[in-house]
Amino acid sequence: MIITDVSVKTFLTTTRRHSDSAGHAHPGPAHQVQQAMLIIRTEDGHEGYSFTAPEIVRPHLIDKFVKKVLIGQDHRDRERLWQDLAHWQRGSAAQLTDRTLAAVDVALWDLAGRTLNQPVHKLIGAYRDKVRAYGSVMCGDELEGGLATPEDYGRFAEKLVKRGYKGIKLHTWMPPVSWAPDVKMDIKACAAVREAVGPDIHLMIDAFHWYSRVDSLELGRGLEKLGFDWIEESMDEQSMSSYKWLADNLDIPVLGPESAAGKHWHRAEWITSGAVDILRTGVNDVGGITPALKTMRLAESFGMDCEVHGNTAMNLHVVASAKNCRWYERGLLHPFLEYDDGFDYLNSLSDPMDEDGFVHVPDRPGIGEDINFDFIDNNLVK
Ligand SMILES: O=C(O)[C@H](O)[C@@H](O)[C@@H](O)C(=O)NO
Ligand SMILES: [Mg+2]
Repeated sequence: MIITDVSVKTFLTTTRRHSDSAGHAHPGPAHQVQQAMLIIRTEDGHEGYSFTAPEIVRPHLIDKFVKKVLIGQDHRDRERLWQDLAHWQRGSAAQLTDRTLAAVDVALWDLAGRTLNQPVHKLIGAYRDKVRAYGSVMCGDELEGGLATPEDYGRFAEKLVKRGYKGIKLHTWMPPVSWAPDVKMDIKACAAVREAVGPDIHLMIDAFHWYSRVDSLELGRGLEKLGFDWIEESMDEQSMSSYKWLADNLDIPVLGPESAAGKHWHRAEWITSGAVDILRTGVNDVGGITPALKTMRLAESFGMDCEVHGNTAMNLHVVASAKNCRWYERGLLHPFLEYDDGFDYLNSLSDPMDEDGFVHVPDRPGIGEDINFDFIDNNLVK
């Protein structure tokens, strides 16, 4: 049970996803990028794994913080190990981020599951083994036949409904798109999608993250006429009072925070301040499965749903072990990309979706990523 080693394998993987200057993903030509696999090993040879960007588990962080907290410790003591690592953040000169805590915590949950031959949601205490997915669409673009017009969004939404999705979330146009942001265009895209899919498909928006209060109000009021389920991250989440103002002035539920720092502690403040109607968490956003579960239970105590940000199995296990969550966010999707093609370093999808729009939690031990270890070893970055 004692952790004896923490290591990282950095490898090359091929993707058609490209980040724009604001960090949003868009389709493009296939290119190679570096990915990292964190490995936590115990004295009896068991290993747990997680995947993240190489800089999140760079040697400085592994040597100065992660190894100091983990080596020699019982891997089952996830709560104490998470608390110890979180306490190192304050003195880390902002180098030890929630993303690194998440990578470590996910690998520890994977290690526990692999050791006990159980999937993580069963270790946590599962609520379900499958959950409805909403298709989370990429931000708009200026690609011919991509997501360049409201009609493009409408056509893509029709395809997603045919694939089985019963919910669709639009990320609308944002800079560096030349004319974005534009509330009226956002509403036109949402109206085109509602027209295309009819009244029974659940729709949500994740808008330009820096609209003003007045722009957000105009957008929210437009969505109320279209029967949307929620409005998400339409303003800078550093201004909690702006969300309180928006939630007070809108009928459509306000969901968040996604990107605000502060883990479950800060999300408690968002609830008690009345800034949101639906809470949000995410394994990478709050520092792991351990704090994401705390956020789910926090929301439940206030009679709230808590929707989980992001795809892959680590988030799926959080969704599967809570009643107060309606969706799994499957994406990001685009007409030019085939999401079901998965990743070259995984043998199969971690979030397979059936034709009724249900994603089934992997019943493989641990997090359940179907890792192609040979691919990783054959594509190591020297
Ligand atoms: O802001 C982004 O990069 C994307 O919107 C991404 O975080 C997306 O996954 C999201 O916000 N989902 O809710
Ligand atoms: Mg979002």
